[in-house]
Amino acid sequence: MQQNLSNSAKTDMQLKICGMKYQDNIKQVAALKPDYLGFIFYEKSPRHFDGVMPQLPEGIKKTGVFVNENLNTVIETVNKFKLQAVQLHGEESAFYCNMLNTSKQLNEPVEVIKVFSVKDGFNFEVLKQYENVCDYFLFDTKGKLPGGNGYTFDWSLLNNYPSTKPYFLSGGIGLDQVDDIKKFKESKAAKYCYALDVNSKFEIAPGLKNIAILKEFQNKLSDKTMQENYNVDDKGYYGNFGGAYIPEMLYPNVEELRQNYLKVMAEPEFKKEFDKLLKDYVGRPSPLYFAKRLSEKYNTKIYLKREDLNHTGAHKINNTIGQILMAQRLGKKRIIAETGAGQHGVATATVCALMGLECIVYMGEIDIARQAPNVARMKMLGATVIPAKSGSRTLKDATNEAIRDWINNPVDTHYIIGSAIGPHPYPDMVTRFQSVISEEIKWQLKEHEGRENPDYVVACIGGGSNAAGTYYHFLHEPNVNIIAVEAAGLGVNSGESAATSVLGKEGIIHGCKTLLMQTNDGQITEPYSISAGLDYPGVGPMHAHLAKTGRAEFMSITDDEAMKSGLELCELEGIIPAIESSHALAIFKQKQFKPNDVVVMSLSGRGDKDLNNYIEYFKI
Ligand SMILES: O=C(O)c1ccccc1NCC(=O)[C@H](O)[C@H](O)COP(=O)(O)O
Repeated sequence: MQQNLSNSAKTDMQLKICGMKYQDNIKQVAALKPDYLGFIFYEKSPRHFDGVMPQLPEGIKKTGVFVNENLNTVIETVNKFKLQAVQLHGEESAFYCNMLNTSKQLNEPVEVIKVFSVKDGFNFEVLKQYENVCDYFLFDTKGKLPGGNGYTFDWSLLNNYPSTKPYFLSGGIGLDQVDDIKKFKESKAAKYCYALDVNSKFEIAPGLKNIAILKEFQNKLSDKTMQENYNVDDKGYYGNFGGAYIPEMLYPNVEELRQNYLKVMAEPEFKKEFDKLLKDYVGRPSPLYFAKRLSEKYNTKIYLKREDLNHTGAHKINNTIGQILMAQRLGKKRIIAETGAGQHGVATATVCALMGLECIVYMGEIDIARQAPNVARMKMLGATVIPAKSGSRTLKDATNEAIRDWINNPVDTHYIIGSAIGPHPYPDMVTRFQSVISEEIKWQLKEHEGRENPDYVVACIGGGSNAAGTYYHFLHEPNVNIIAVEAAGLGVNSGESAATSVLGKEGIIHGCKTLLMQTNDGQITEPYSISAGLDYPGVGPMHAHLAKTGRAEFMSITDDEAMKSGLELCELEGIIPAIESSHALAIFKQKQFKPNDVVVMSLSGRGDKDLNNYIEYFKI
């Protein structure tokens, strides 16, 4: 069986255009750079291919479509046309697929795509025998003909898809389906959807494709259109914010990552490994818990997304699992990280231990003192913790030290940034790894409330990685209100605060343009918060954009308000939250919600690391 890299950067699902017949038309369609082009080797089809195969651009996989064909004929055809994939559209058995897969007569290995026709329902049991003998499944609509019928089936049936094998979605897909595809992409069913397969809906005549409509389809599905203006653009900007403001010496490292991250993330093997570790190692999905007593107190419906229950006690591990797999794919042997509260440092040390890689964590001296248990954890996990002794000796200074290290060790080192900050592609990469949070919220809320979208999503923001992951799948849902909760420290105007959206101006920090607390002559102002994880003078560029455009409502919570709300959660729900998360909880004292509002809040971390702070604060 084969392994695949995405050819198309235009959509996050691959595209197969099937039923090609005519030389010139094939060349025009190939110029659109789909990932697969399909040729029907079934004589009864009006799209039957019997012409001359033109030279195709690199990266497009020529796919032969067969219906109950003699195996030797299939192999001869593959060799003759140098096909890279075979799509079996009849009643071919698992034994047949295996024979093809393992055939010594093939000049080159081929991907095997086994098709299943779906009508009103589908018995997924049938897939089991094919699991190990083909590379992909393809779900098409059952019709009069073996394929190319032009009808869609009920895609929600795939919500019950029991496998992790990537599949092609097919049957009647055309321009009219773009909105449905966008909705589908947000659903549980889409998790293993690897590619879209299109055919008759783009035809002028059987086998002759309409280039203009295909182009329109590609454009409408492209990431940029899908994600309008709240996601990153090609150059790494969210509106005015983002980019990659880096010293020349860092350019090769950042560029290597930029060129590879989307490709690697689209690899089925990568997705599979990532999902497996999230499930078996991290313990995902994290529960979406209806907080009954808290809801009663504030007379609204409050759900807590329990990231605190992840292995290592916070959301940070979602990203470090993703980045360690990325580092491995890029051949890196040494890992560096910065940490504030210590959660990201622990999550990084954990995945380095898991993968047997060297780990160096930079941490501000002040944070080392206030987060002693996490420092001990990192050391037990085999990491070297290096104190950052400059500036305020907190997160920003630790980040400076880590960047310095990376400049000095460009070849073998990967820098795992723990928040949605840094030069492009970090904010986007971290956000994508953390987006598992909102992906799960969608289907979990559907189970609880019968709808995928809450009225509000709420998260605390330092750099903003738990927030970015919590918002991601709701950014373009106009009915979902987004609330971002910042640390006001001793009060927004006290001079001891980290409320960046109020106090920040456009500036550059750690490689990106964002909202930044700074003096009039551009010197970074020292932030302050009782919570080490929110004690950062900037905010991720996505959040700066959400603040500037008004898409998110920013609220500021003081130390005192946060601490009291943290204690309240202990008393009402038996959950000790991290002080970071306590900031988000405190909004219920400031903002009135309606009784029927569904408010989903990210409980980003557990409070064990903060016990001493709670003890001292409340003299427990
Ligand atoms: O297209 C055909 O004529 C055909 C005939 C026999 C077997 C398969 C065939 N097409 C296979 C495909 O890959 C189609 O893209 C798939 O069935 C979806 O077609 P459509 O419903 O027209 O989008």
